[in-house]
Amino acid sequence: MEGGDHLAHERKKAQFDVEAMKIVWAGSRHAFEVSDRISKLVASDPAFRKDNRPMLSRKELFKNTLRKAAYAWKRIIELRLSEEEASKLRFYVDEPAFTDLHWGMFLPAIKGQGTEEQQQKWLPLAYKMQIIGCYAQTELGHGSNSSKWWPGGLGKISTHAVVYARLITDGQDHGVHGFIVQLRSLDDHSPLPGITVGDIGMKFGNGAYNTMDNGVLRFDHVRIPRDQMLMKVSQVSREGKYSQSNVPRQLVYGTMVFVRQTIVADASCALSRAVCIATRYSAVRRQFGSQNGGPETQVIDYKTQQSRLFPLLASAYAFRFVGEWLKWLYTDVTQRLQANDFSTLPEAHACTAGLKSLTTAATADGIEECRKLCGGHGYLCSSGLPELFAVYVPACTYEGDNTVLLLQVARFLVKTLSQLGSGKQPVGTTAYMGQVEHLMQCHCNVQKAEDWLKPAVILEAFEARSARMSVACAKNLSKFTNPEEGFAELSGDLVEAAIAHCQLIIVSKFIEKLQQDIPGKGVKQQLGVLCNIYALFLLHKHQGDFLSTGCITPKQAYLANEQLRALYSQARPNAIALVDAFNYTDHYLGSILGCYDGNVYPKLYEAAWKDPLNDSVVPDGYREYIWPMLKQQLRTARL
Ligand SMILES: CC/C=C\C/C=C\C/C=C\C/C=C\C/C=C\C/C=C\CC/C=C/C(=O)SCCNC(=O)CCNC(=O)[C@H](O)C(C)(C)COP(=O)(O)OP(=O)(O)OC[C@H]1O[C@@H](n2cnc3c(N)ncnc32)[C@H](O)[C@@H]1OP(=O)(O)O
Ligand SMILES: Cc1cc2nc3c(=O)[nH]c(=O)nc-3n(C[C@H](O)[C@H](O)[C@H](O)COP(=O)(O)OP(=O)(O)OC[C@H]3O[C@@H](n4cnc5c(N)ncnc54)[C@H](O)[C@@H]3O)c2cc1C
Repeated sequence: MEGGDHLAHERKKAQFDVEAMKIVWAGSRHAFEVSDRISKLVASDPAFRKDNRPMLSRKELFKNTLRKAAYAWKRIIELRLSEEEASKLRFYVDEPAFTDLHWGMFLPAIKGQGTEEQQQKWLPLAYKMQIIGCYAQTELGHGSNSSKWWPGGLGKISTHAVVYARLITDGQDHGVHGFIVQLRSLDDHSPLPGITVGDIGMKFGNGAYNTMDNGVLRFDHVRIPRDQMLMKVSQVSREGKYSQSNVPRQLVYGTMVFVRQTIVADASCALSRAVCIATRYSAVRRQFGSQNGGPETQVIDYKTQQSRLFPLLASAYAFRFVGEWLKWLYTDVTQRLQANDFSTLPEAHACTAGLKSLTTAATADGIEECRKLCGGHGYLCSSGLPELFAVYVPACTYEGDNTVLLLQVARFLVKTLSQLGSGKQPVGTTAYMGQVEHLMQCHCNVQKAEDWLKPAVILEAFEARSARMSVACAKNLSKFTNPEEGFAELSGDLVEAAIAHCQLIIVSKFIEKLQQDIPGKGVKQQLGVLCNIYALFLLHKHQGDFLSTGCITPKQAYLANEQLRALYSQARPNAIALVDAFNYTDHYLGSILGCYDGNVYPKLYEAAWKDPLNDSVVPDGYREYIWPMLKQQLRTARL
């Protein structure tokens, strides 16, 4: 079959209104319209071509990124795009660049930690891109006194940085503070006196994150003007006197709360992209299972394929909704901070840290699983999956190593439990800890497989598991005379308790989403199926936790798995429509296996001939190396 829509028969199977689901995925009709318009704008502009990335040398790749960034900025100005539209445009250009750090961290750091006066001075310059900034926190070695190492945009492009460094006045160390530092001349881009700066070198994968100039930075007697210390949280007077505003010191780390929240939203984009590719290809690919000479089985019909693919599809939706909620939480905490209410900052920190950890780990693993789900072709760069994996996998490390972040969550949980004794009622995502007595002894009320479809049953099982794991950690910790020693010794268990808590958050936010009014034929039902797949898949995967804490019985674990299989069958006819609802253009997907029309094989065949290696029939190097070898063997054979 040539041309046409090879997936049309699959699209006809859908039992819900795909257009309505697109709105749910986007978050609102307005968000959908912006995203749809901008994605098409980028896809239709040859200047944003990206299929040649894996073939380019680092220098060519980097120059190409600079060209695209400058062209994108020109289009943003010409088309008078709003901030929302401009950020969508950068998203659909789909190439990590110094602009990510400028808009994503440099500007937010000044907004969050600069005084009104500092904001008035620096933000207009940054908004007009008259200065370009990065975020320099991480060090090559340990402590805030060696060389900065890793900051994106630092290596070759940034003119300024927000640098985190120790503040010492009158011989007293006041800890880490943020400073705006000019790095390069605005005339000829050379480093200013005392500053050594450069790129840290090639990173994992061809193309991929190598479009970014992650950098190294050293200072030698560099003077930072006093008014370039970000002074919302603490100040130094002209006389060198240090003082602190009436706000928590933790606000110095506020930019991380913001960025981790965006990383959760991004996880759903990266995972849904991989899942879209793997789902479409699984419907196109036929392998074995032919009966009476009929067509072979579509691999998507194998239960094993479904049990690997559909939980990832469900996870993409789950991460989308928890990301939406996290954005709300961040907005809420920001408004409270402006009114001097700091009470929800620890929860916002724990939620963003924990969910960043969970969603990036699952997404990185999920992309790799999608590659395997596509068989051999998944390993080709033209599948889009190798580059997506290489770009995505550092998300498990940047903005805080995932294990380090889970330990932050664990500290928060232990603290929450310890405060129960003093009568402090937990709120928000830890409110369930208020029912800890009930959760420690409740029994799961599942007698038949369908009982697992009740949201209250699922929630109670997840709450009980999380509460019991945290309480067990707290009890074990209390046996240590030195709490820090105990925390270090039990850190493995603490990480598992933190994971259980964060999984509960994701499941509960999906269930809450379903309690809203969701228009569109069959849309809510499909989301219900996905929500149950997500929850029961987690329960099946972590059944050791649920069983060992006595939250469920072996029989109930068996019933959960039985229900999960039934849910896969319900999702099957809707699979293609559920990934169509992401509304990704073929340009954004960047994958032959995932193309909308499913016409995979002719495109793969054509693409192979475009590889530079096929420019000539006899490759470069043949005459030099292979021909003499063949001749030699011929001579030996004749002897
Ligand atoms: C084919 C595809 C092609 C293209 C694809 C295109 C796009 C790519 C696709 C997807 C990309 C995805 C997302 C992109 C979005 C953005 C990312 C872009 C680039 C990455 C940029 C990366 C930047 C960085 O990494 S910046 C460096 C970040 N560093 C860290 O996070 C370090 C981790 N460590 C910590 O967080 C530590 O806590 C600390 C901040 C260093 C402090 O440590 P310290 O030991 O001093 O203190 P404690 O940890 O004990 O904490 C003390 C106290 O403070 C509370 N606390 C800690 N942190 C916070 C906080 N952030 N907010 C509030 N409170 C905080 C802590 O709980 C303690 O409280 P208590 O005293 O009450 O216990
Ligand atoms: C692509 C990329 C982009 C980046 N961009 C930026 C940027 O723009 N700006 C910036 O400032 N930084 C940036 N970073 C740096 C990033 O934030 C750090 O790499 C990250 O915070 C992890 O710190 P680390 O590298 O020091 O790892 P380490 O802390 O050395 O971690 C090494 C190992 O030790 C473990 N470990 C560490 N501490 C503990 C602990 N307390 N308990 C138990 N285990 C522990 C970790 O789990 C990990 O397995 C970037 C990194 C990457 C990869």
